[in-house]
Amino acid sequence: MNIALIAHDRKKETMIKLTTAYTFILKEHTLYATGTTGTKIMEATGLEIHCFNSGPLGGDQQIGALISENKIDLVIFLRDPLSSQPHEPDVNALIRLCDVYEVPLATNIGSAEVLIRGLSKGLLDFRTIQKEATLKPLSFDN
Ligand SMILES: O=C(CO)COP(=O)(O)O
Repeated sequence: MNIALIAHDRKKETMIKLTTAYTFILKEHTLYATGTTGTKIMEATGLEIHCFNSGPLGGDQQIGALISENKIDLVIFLRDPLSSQPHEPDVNALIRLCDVYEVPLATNIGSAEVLIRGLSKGLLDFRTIQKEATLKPLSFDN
């Protein structure tokens, strides 16, 4: 699975805790991240991560581009709900693309843990079926 990891500044410590606790699962997958988040996770866990630009410098859009190519299977985006971001439009665009392409998205530690545990149990394998369904043209018959 291809997994994108993103955390706003006040959520980076939470992301480090999450990825440290679940390194044993995440190491089996291909990881992508925005610049600062990815660098910090790599330093803390030793996980191999493909890092894009920092979020405010276009990193969210780079991950969004991968989503639009159906190349991302899961997004963990620990957002800071209490501060506004200078690149809020990019953040919203990324979240919107997850909905457009039916990509499982966790925006807080609670849902992130459920999804990561689901990964280890093969529960996200249904993505294959989902992708096929999404690719089917809409029917106007009914
Ligand atoms: O701002 C971000 C996501 O919107 C995260 O970017 P960094 O990982 O570069 O801090």
